[in-house]
Amino acid sequence: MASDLKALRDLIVNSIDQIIQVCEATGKDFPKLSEPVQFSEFTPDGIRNHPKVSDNIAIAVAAAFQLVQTLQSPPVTLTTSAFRHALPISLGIVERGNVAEILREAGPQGLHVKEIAAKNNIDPKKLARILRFLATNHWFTEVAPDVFANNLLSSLLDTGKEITPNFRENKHKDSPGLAAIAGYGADEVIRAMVEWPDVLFDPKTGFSEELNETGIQKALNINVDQWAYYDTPEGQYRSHRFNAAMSGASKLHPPLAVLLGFDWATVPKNGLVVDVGGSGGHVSLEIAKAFPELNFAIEDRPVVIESAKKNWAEDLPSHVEAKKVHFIGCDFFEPQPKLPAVPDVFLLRTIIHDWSDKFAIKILKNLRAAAGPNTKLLLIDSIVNYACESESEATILGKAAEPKVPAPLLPNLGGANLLAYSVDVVLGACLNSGERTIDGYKNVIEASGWKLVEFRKNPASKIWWPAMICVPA
Ligand SMILES: C[S@@+](CC[C@H](N)C(=O)[O-])C[C@H]1O[C@@H](n2cnc3c(N)ncnc32)[C@H](O)[C@@H]1O
Repeated sequence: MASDLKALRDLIVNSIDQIIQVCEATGKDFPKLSEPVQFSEFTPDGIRNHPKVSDNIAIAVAAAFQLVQTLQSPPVTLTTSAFRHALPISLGIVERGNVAEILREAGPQGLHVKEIAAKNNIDPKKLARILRFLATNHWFTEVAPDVFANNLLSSLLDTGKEITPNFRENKHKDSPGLAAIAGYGADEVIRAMVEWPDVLFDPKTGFSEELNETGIQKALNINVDQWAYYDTPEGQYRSHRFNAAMSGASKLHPPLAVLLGFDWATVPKNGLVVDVGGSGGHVSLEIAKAFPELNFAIEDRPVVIESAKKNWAEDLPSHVEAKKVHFIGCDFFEPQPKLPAVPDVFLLRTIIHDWSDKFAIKILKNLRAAAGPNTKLLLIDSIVNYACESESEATILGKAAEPKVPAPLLPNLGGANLLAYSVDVVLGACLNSGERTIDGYKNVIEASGWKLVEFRKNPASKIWWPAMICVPA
């Protein structure tokens, strides 16, 4: 009787007990939902980055999510799911209304909604409803009727900046990038998602792999693809916000992941790492700080590469002055530009998932043509696991040698792993691309003249951004 309920309950109890044991053994408290975030949480010392804690979080969250789906009345789940868009839209409204910044000074006693609304010109009655809906989802706390304070989650929306008259234009520049993710999700992403069903059911576009036949064209009334749109004067605000969101995305996975995803110490002294589609150069910056003897080339679209120059000049001027970093505006659909040396590593973090197979293969073939016999290709991207057992995951991803995900959880950890699957669908709507299964990755890697030789799991995460190491085939 009720065996699934008992199993889910036991998984939750056991994993929470293990997390508490680590807290006790390390003397670290677990962050409270009621208190604003401490950014030290995103360092290797953050309690969630302890490997045992991270593993048990995955089990507890997967079990808790499955428990909700099991226990709650199915029509209630259906209707709540059908209206789920209320969440990103509400987050977008409070992000645009700078509510987290407004609440920063107020601290735990919070501010009455009328005082918040006086600062952002939103109807206080409507704002109260939005904030109450968010507080019910554990974003913000309603500390007294109509009085709201920041909590752990809402504090992520605080850029930490003062609200100035032209705040909106500059809000996301040099920010932690998390408010930018909320703004991006509530704007071009959700607009494209809304249009996607029409694009999918239209026989002219439903099977397209092209970037200019997606939901985003209909949503923003543009003919060009998302990247070209970001380069236009109208696209500037969204472009800056997107770039900030990309650096914010680094906080989604444990720190040092890029350092642990590859043996950087094996790259010869003064070797060259080419960060393809490196955006603001934030990923290579992390590597350069840990391995200062390496040289870097950061490649991106010419408009974007300017932000990388600025970031490096501020963050690691010694490398810039020593000419150990090169900033190259280019198009990765063209042959590789002249590089200072034969690359030791081509690094592509969250690039291949932006492109459907035909484009991904073109990018990787261009890199293959510029590779030397010892060049490594390092792909860092989510791998979406099948929601069932799979032979290729058992062998290529080494799952056969690992402890099995306990029943009755899904083998892909279900609710604990929704982020990768959500990004997959978003990419479909915006770019006609998506995350891949390991079989999907193997296909594009092999079709472009590379060979997958090592798959490396993120040591502090069962689920997020593994590394695929490839060599010339
Ligand atoms: C999802 S972002 C990834 C950024 C970075 N690698 C990271 O992990 O944060 C994709 C990057 O690809 C760049 N990109 C898109 N099309 C490109 C092209 N044709 N040539 C070069 N870079 C391009 C974008 O400007 C953007 O910076």
